[in-house]
Amino acid sequence: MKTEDVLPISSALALAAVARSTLRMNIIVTGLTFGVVHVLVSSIVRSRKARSLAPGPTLWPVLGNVLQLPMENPWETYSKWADIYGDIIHVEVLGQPIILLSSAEVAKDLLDKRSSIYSNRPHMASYGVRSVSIPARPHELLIRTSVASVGFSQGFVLQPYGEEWRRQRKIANQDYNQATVPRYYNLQEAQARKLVESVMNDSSSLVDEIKMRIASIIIDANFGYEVKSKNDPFYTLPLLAMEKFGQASVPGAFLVDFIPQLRYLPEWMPGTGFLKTAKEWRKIMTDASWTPYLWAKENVPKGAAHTPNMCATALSRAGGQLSKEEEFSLVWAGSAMLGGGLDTNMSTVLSFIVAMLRYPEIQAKAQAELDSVIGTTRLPSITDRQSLPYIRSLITEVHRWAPVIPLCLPHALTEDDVYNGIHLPKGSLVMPNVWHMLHDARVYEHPEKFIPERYNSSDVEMQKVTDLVFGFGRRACPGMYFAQGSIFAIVTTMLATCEIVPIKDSQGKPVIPEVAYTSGTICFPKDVKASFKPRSPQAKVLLAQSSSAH
Ligand code: HEM
Repeated sequence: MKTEDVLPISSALALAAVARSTLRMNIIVTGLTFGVVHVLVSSIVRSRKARSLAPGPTLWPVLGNVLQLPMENPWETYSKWADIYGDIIHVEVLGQPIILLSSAEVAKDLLDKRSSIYSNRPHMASYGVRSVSIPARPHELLIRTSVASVGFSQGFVLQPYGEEWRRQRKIANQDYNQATVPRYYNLQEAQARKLVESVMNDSSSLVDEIKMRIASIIIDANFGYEVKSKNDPFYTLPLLAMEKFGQASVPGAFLVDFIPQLRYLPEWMPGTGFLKTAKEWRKIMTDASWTPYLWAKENVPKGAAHTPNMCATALSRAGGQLSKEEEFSLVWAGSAMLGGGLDTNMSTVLSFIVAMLRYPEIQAKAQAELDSVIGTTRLPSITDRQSLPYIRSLITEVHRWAPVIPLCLPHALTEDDVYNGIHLPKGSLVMPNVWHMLHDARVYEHPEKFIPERYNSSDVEMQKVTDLVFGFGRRACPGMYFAQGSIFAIVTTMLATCEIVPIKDSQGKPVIPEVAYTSGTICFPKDVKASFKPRSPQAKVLLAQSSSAH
């Protein structure tokens, strides 16, 4: 050992002393940190307990749970939280309480049975059209200032629980309730057949074609107007409005979402381009909503519109003359029904196609039922529903397997409430985790598998699924019965006339889509491509005959 390698004893002692004191310091600092954290956490836990709030992940001062909330597929994280904290979870974002509900029983107890206080939508202040940005989940759930300023929140989907919501909802209910929807069966069947005929000829148009046919059904039922083509402005304008809605909803798209006061700046000021954009988009939204109504107003009395339709019903109930307020409600009810019905139906039909590609044996079983009940000399009709239990189970399983709105739409609580000793604060956002309820292995064995047989053809069992996927209480989907008709018509027409098979890649291998979904409020299966082979020459003839008849 060289001498320079040996520390002088004094240095060694000094170092040891430094090390000891550093260690002591570390122990003290660590101890203090632990102490502070312990005090903080226990005060938070005490405050959660003292306030009788539901359990949940640690609530940090000011921030609440902002850093714990997931950005992607939040329902999956919330589902894991349900295993830890139970059926009711309380989280907060910058002081805004959010209640996550994870069991069907609790969701029904609160949102259905106490719907008089659980039927609001989140909103905080007035901005011309009532709603502005709220710090809920820091992404899609926000009703943002930009969204409000463009006028997107006038339809009753986003309206607060109040008079305007009630008026619009009543208008929609008059035409879309269980008893009235059968009058749209012909329309739904005709569009379903056109859709299938088209994708049989050109499967690359699948997504566009589904979108157009579903929109055409709703536009016709709303206004009696038949969409002529994919370039028809009665179709393109609402799509453009929805696209702008999507852009306005992107967090951070507009600085005004974070600093609402910016909206008071004069338009001539540099940096206020968003005011001009908002104005332009507002015009698109207004035109998209008013143009079809004005057409109906002129053409219903002339007998030039298809009847029945929602506008015709409202006009005739008012003796042909609507007040300005009534017109406003009718126009925005129509806009909400189109906005509410388009993506939801589209996503469901696309998920059905994914399921058929992944489970060809189930497709064959459904076709066998159709062949034996309907035969091959006619096309299925929506009125055949009662005689097709396997098809009903299959559609139910699509809803369960891939719920279109996994976290429902947020409800807001208008009064303080207490449930099983848990305090639910007034103003809370209430989000039922429908995805968890439908993927809970204790309720649905192998929830990730597509198994229509799990319902044993029991309508009671199927109803348990539809009761959840279409929402709750007074806010439950007003288009449910109508949606069921469109989906049934498309599913049965496709199965009766086509083999739904995978496309082939460049090496000739079949491309089976993954079960992969976008992560928005409404989820879409990604990259759905399929080929639609006619099951028989007769099937093609039946579709062609139906097309030429309409
Ligand atoms: C598969 C199809 C559909 C599904 C799964 C679905 C699901 C839902 C859900 C979960 C809600 C929120 C309910 C709540 O807040 O508790 C909702 C609301 C709504 N849906 Fe649907 N929907 C579908 C089709 C339709 C159709 C076809 C229309 C119109 C023709 C429509 C119009 C609406 C409207 C206007 C609302 C807002 C209701 C309100 O806030 O009062 N939906 N839907």
